[in-house]
Amino acid sequence: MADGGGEPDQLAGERATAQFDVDGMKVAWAGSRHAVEVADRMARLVASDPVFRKDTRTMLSRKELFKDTLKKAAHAWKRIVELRLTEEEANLLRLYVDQPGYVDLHWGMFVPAIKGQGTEEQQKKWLPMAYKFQIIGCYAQTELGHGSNVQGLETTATFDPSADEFVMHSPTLTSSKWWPGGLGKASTHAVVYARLITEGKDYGIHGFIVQLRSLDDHSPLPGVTLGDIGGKFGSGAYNSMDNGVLRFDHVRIPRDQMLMRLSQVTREGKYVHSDVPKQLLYGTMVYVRQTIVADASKALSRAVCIAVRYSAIRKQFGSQDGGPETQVLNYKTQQSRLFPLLASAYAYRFVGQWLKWLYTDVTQKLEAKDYSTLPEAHACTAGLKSVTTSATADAIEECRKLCGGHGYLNSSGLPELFAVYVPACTYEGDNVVLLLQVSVVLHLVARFLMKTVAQVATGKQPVGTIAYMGNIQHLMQCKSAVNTAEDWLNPAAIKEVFEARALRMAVNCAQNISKAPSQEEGFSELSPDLLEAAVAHVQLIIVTKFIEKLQEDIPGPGVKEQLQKLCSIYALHLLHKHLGDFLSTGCITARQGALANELLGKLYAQVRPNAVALVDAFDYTDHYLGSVLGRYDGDVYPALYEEAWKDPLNETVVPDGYQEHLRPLLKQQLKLSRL
Ligand SMILES: CCCCCCCCCCCCCCCCCCCCCCC/C=C/C(=O)SCCNC(=O)CCNC(=O)[C@H](O)C(C)(C)COP(=O)(O)OP(=O)(O)OC[C@H]1O[C@@H](n2cnc3c(N)ncnc32)[C@H](O)[C@@H]1OP(=O)(O)O
Ligand SMILES: Cc1cc2nc3c(=O)[nH]c(=O)nc-3n(C[C@H](O)[C@H](O)[C@H](O)COP(=O)(O)OP(=O)(O)OC[C@H]3O[C@@H](n4cnc5c(N)ncnc54)[C@H](O)[C@@H]3O)c2cc1C
Repeated sequence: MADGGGEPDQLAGERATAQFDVDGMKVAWAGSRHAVEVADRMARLVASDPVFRKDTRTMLSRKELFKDTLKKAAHAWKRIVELRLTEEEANLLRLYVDQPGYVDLHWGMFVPAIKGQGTEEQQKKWLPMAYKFQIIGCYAQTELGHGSNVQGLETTATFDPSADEFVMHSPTLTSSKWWPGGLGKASTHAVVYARLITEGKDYGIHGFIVQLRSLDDHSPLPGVTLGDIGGKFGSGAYNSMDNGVLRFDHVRIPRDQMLMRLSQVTREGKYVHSDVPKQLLYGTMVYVRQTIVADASKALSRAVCIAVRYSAIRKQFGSQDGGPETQVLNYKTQQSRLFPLLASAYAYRFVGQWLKWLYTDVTQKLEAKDYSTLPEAHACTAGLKSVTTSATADAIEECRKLCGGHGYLNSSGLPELFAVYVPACTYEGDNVVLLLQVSVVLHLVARFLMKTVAQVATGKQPVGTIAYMGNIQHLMQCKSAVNTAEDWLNPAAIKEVFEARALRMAVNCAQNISKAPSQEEGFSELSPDLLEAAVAHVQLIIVTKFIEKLQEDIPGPGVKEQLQKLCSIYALHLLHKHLGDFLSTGCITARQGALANELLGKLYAQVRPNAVALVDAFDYTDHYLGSVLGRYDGDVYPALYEEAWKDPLNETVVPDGYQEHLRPLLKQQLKLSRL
């Protein structure tokens, strides 16, 4: 029992009210019983190892933090080798270590870039070294002057046939590579994206493997300038990563270090393009965007877990005759802010699992030289990355507010989680730039469908996640049949209005663009509307994938029922939030919107007794959560109190600086008061 009103048993009481099997929900969340077991084992392995402690991380200086990251990475690798961990286990171990570091770019981008863009021969040469960490690689694409606009990169790779070499050069300040993680201090090699110039002609952006540092003493090679780009947002957080700057002064590399799967330069300097689509140059980004969607549910579920548990512990107001105050989780406002985020965590989890499947499917097709699904993979990864990361960043901040003042303390874990997460809205493609990519696809399909609407039944039908657009005749005119609040529980009713809203918004944009003097001008003028149409389309994908998940066999008493409620909450809170879209496109009436809101209130009340168990199903250790507010035992107040004393400021009772700055001030005031 905690002092002063903290009630750890409160969470036990909350767990007792759950109306479903938590173990079954853990399986639904993780994907399989095996996945629960492996995740649990890796989480405990990390939590029990003192090297992986992170409780003082936000108090470390940048240099200490970076060294701590190097130590953790080396130790993690040692454990992976000693224990002969599988790839699945190693990935989970990395997740639970929970510290961004150069290894992410090495495994997450350098290796995939070589796999995706290197020839078999190149893969045979470079991958074994990378797999054993004999070399450390990063992904050097972004420059000081250009990030989003990849075609605008300035670094040059000029072929010199006399030496059979490329000359890598940074011709301007703005061509300095700027941002690549792991580049600043750790990497020995990089996949560098540069303009290929041969026989006096610029062939655009291509990838090159470039050694940057000596493998003997780690010093930069001649002609290579390297450094870290400086401290970043927040304490701890992404400062563990050495995002770097790189400049080349006529650095020579052998011709065979150009990644040559997509195109080649011959010994004589001839440029040859293979039959592989040039967009595969962007393949590594597609791969990482897909992992970022899966990561959104991890970050969001952590924040929600902290906020739900703490809201069950925290009490304010409502005391009758000296009795206990009300748990803040019982306030309807708290529920209406928190439960949609809980539902979103589950929604992103399932759409992330689906996207992983889609990516694997596309990769298999690419290997068989079937490139037909590449545009779908690009649009889905870009759109889902954008929508899930933006919503997650906002949600983490909302969870901080939901935890009141204590949420602002580093010991709540939320400030660092926000700071480490928020760049996901920018890296791997700025979220607006990525949504514009989705809107191009939607616009083209909508335009095509408008033209061919008469013969749509016989014409070429859209497939994949835009298949619904083929149902244009129905979706442009349908009216929702919802008549009672409970009618909104029907997934078909939800799907119909989400499809109609997305299609009508895309068609409205296409119609308005067609009125502009040119398509380009129209596209530019209407880009804010196009973004909203893209968001509507992506939200439809998430809702649809959640509904499809519920059609699967989901074992465990009460598990499916809880997920059905969460699915309804996810969809209906979006409907409520974007009511303007649904009303202005005529998909629903104001009354139907009010009914949706009425049902939401009822669903929140039904989720309330299950809330703590629903976050327990994420199966996070206290180590991974890293939050005194989100502790499993709910013993929040003693932990908060204890944590405060660990702050370096409390190392002395009288602070450093007292003699120089406080004492003279206080003495001076004393003199003044005596006057
Ligand atoms: C301490 C730790 C201890 C632990 C130790 C443990 C040990 C090891 C254990 C294992 C660990 C594993 C860890 C793995 C972790 C992985 C996670 C990775 C972490 C991620 C960190 C992120 C870091 C960030 C990296 C970056 O940011 S990299 C840079 C990203 N940059 C961008 O995204 C740029 C965005 N811009 C663009 O993509 C393009 O410029 C554009 C798409 C906007 C425009 O393209 P373009 O100029 O070419 O023009 P178009 O619009 O006309 O496009 C032309 C056509 O191409 C199509 N297209 C465009 N893009 C794609 C694509 N990607 N795929 C397919 N097709 C594409 C367009 O649609 C056009 O087509 P059309 O011609 O038919 O219309
Ligand atoms: C933490 C972190 C890690 C990173 N790691 C790496 C890495 O490992 N390797 C690497 O190569 N890069 C890395 N990056 C760089 C990252 O990929 C780029 O910052 C990102 O792609 C955005 O590009 P930008 O910085 O040029 O933004 P800009 O494009 O300059 O964006 C600025 C603003 O302009 C808007 N904008 C831009 N273009 C358009 C348009 N066409 N229409 C409308 N609005 C537009 C954007 O929405 C944004 O609001 C990292 C970045 C961060 C923050």
